Amino acid sequence: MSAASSDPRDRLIVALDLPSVGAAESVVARIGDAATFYKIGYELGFAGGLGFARELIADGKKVFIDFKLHDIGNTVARGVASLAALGASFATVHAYPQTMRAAMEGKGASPLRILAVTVLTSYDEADLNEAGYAQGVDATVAARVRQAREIGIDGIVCAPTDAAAVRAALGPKRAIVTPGVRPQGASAGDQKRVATPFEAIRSGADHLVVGRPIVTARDPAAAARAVQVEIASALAAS
Ligand SMILES: O=c1ccn([C@@H]2O[C@H](COP(=O)(O)O)[C@@H](O)[C@H]2O)c(=O)[nH]1
Repeated sequence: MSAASSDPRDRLIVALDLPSVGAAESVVARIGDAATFYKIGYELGFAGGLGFARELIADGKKVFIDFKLHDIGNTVARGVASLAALGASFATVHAYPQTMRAAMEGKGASPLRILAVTVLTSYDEADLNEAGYAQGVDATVAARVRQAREIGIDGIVCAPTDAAAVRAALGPKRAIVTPGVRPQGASAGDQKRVATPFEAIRSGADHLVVGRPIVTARDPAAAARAVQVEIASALAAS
């Protein structure tokens, strides 16, 4: 396990996949103190979400910018430098060696941590084959983690079902962040490689990303707390 906080609230990252800053402000207000860490992706990011990220950071929250960058090295490095200046805690790139190197260069001495996305949690073997990758999910994840580690990446994004193998390959210090997390009984939606919060933490994940099960819940604060209860019991069992 990396040096992640033992406070279950810091282990949960709520994905603000919402259409407007107003909608995000409302969900964050309803969650209140039940979350400390938020993720902003395409939907909110392209609807004014980077300004909202600044507000969250000014309010003492941590922010993960999940744009999964993949471009020529110069563009990635400069984009990452802007995210570092924003004050983001985490940012994602796809786990291609040139892209990962550029991102690590772009963040400079800032505390921004670069996470490499291995194989998306909405992909199974058939999806990977359709995209032209002959080797399966496990082999692709393993190859990308090996390269990410050699490059010195700060952390990995992977499915919770991959977390144990990734932890073994990555070592104890670097972060593992898992989306595709579903409390018992929650709809998987388009996610294909999923596990519960308890299973994800027990498998070696440091941070869990949970979106729809929290932001669409009737009581988002209660949904966030329920995930944290599972995180706490998994940490206690570790
Ligand atoms: O492999 C990946 C990488 C990123 N994500 C992101 O996480 C959240 C998950 O949201 P849910 O509503 O809990 O499914 C979403 O923002 C994705 O863009 C991922 O799911 N898988």
